[in-house]
Amino acid sequence: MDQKKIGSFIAARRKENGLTQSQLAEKLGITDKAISKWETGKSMPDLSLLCPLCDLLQITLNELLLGEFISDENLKEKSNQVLFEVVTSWLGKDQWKRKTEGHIPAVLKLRHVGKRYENGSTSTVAVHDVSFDIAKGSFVGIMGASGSGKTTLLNMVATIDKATGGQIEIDGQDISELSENDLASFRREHLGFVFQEYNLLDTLTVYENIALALTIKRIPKEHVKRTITDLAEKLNISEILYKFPYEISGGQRQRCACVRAIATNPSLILADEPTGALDSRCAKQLLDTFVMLSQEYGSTVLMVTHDALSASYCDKILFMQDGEIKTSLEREQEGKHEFFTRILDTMAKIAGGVHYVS
Ligand SMILES: Nc1ncnc2c1ncn2[C@@H]1O[C@H](COP(=O)(O)OP(=O)(O)OP(=O)(O)O)[C@@H](O)[C@H]1O
Repeated sequence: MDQKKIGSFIAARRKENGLTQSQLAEKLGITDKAISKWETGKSMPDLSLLCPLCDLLQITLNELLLGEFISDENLKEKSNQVLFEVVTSWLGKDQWKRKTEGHIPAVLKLRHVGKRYENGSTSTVAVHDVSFDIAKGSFVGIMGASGSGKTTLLNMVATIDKATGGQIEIDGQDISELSENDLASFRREHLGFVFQEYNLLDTLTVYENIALALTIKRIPKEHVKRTITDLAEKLNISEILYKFPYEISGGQRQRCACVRAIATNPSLILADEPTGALDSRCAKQLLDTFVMLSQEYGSTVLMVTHDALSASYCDKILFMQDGEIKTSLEREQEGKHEFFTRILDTMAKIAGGVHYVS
């Protein structure tokens, strides 16, 4: 990305739209100095400002990042080039470290798992003959078009829904053998949930919400405080621990829910479209958190996502189609952007040459 070229393009488009630096700054709610820095190529607009800036300058995001207009005949080639560069810079430093140690035990084992819904005379096979293992410390994504069975599969692993065939083992326990009562405590002991609805209790502060999860597990008070302080610092929510959920942003709530999910040190963290409600900066923070948790804490994360960019943070992706695992991709010793490209290619192949979007 050529920052100087982008800067000159911003300046030219601003003038063509009859705006002074101050007027543009005011519309974006930032300082004149920031605009001046962009236009001289000294800095780039924050991600959250890119779209409003494009609206004001009447250009597309691709044109902004390329620093020039894109003609119709160049649209495909140039758009891909821009996308690649943006994704590379957006993803930042590659944090992935290949796990080379010997045998890593499986936290989750699925064997020939199936789910059939019966509604009167209609019968739907949502999941069919799915088998895989997930090793401790991995971050695995499940992708697939709408209706391919991702949520059904995740809900069965989450013990929210029951499989109609096959076997699911978490931490060596076959979950079909557990009674309803046992399931509730099994969930508390072994699983952490990061779903789009944050489920934080509004009458408790963030600290109390997290502490509650630990208290239910009868963890000593001194340990509760240390755990929360430590994790809050790692997930950048120390400043808001004593606020109520309605006083903080969606991204902060999501990170609080994440701390709550992991504070109990679950064997398996289950995430269903966790970045769906987040802006790109918060989404990146949450995904970086999952990477850190799996690499530094040995947490195991299973995440359903539609989004190839989110998936590029994972170690492995399982692609579902019509209730089955169609194929899988493992991350090699490669950067996120290369993995991202391979994910896009696989998605396109599965969709018969057409990329599906969320
Ligand atoms: N409770 C239910 N009763 C009957 N059919 C269901 C039920 N839940 C899901 N299905 C069907 O099972 C199939 C898989 O649905 P599922 O929600 O798991 O897909 P998905 O990949 O998560 O989709 P999306 O990405 O849109 O959330 C679909 O055909 C869906 O209509």
